Amino acid sequence: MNNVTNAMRAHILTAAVPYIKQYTDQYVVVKYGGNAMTDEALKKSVMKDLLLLQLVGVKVVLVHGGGPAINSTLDAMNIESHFSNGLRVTDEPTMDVVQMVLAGKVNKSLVADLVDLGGKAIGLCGVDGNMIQVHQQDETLGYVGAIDYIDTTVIDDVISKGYIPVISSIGMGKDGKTYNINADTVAAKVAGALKAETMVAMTNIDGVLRDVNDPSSLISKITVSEAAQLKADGIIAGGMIPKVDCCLEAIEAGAQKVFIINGEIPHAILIELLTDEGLGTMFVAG
Ligand SMILES: Nc1ncnc2c1ncn2[C@@H]1O[C@H](COP(=O)(O)OP(=O)(O)O)[C@@H](O)[C@H]1O
Ligand SMILES: CC(=O)N[C@@H](CCC(=O)OP(=O)(O)O)C(=O)O
Repeated sequence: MNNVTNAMRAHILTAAVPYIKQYTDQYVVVKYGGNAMTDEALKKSVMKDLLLLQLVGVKVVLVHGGGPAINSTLDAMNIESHFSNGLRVTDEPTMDVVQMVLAGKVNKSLVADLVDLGGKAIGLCGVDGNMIQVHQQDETLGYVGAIDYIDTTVIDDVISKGYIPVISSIGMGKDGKTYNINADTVAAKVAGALKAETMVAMTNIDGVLRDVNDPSSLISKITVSEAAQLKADGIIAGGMIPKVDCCLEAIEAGAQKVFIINGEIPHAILIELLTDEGLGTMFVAG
């Protein structure tokens, strides 16, 4: 960056103004998790980007996962991990670990990064303020919650006081128990409930690829009906299926734009939102 002059810096800032105007006072829900969250330096860089978005007036809502961190803690405690269709089979001891890792370790480390960078952030999970209300999804999955309702009151309260809400994917059951929820699902439901301008799902691949082994085959824009066809053709497969489903759900629930981007690319979110360069896959209605 040494050869960037001050005039160039000023030009870069002013070039972002039309994009900033588009997002000012709008909700942008960011899902961060999976393997894109395991690199500490990258995590700090992503938090810095979110802080910048907040400073230019975006109502940033961070929803996080932490599947890899849960897996390693379960391993260390000699508790086996089991998944069914991408969802963690969550018995009582596993739920204790999920809550400890997501609402404790991961949530607080994201909040600490934001605070350390000079930002204001508050860590929450769906239990706080009865924000994410769930019922048991399926008996065979144990404590996995299906979302009935998102109460956005706490999110708005926190934002109105100048904080970024940092939300972990744990829900509250009517039975007084807490439940584990896939973090992509939470992000989509939160984006829908807020009628967010944008949801950004950060993962460790560039977006939806026509050929998963060919990074140059990125599909930059997908409508809801095209996504259904790509799934039927088997092009969208594996872990990408639930992710795309969540993106479509967010669109159908009222989010204007939804992106899957590669969180491993430095400043991916700023490039996607504040420049004319589209990095990942954008989902639109239609
Ligand atoms: N068409 C596709 N385009 C991109 N990724 C795909 C596609 N089909 C399957 N995948 C797989 O989906 C994975 C992303 O899902 P996942 O690993 O569950 O993400 P995360 O850990 O971020 O939640 C990719 O790493 C890739 O292996
Ligand atoms: C029910 C269910 O599977 N919950 C997830 C919650 C965390 C998550 O979704 O984390 P990533 O976004 O990092 O994958 C789990 O236990 O792994």
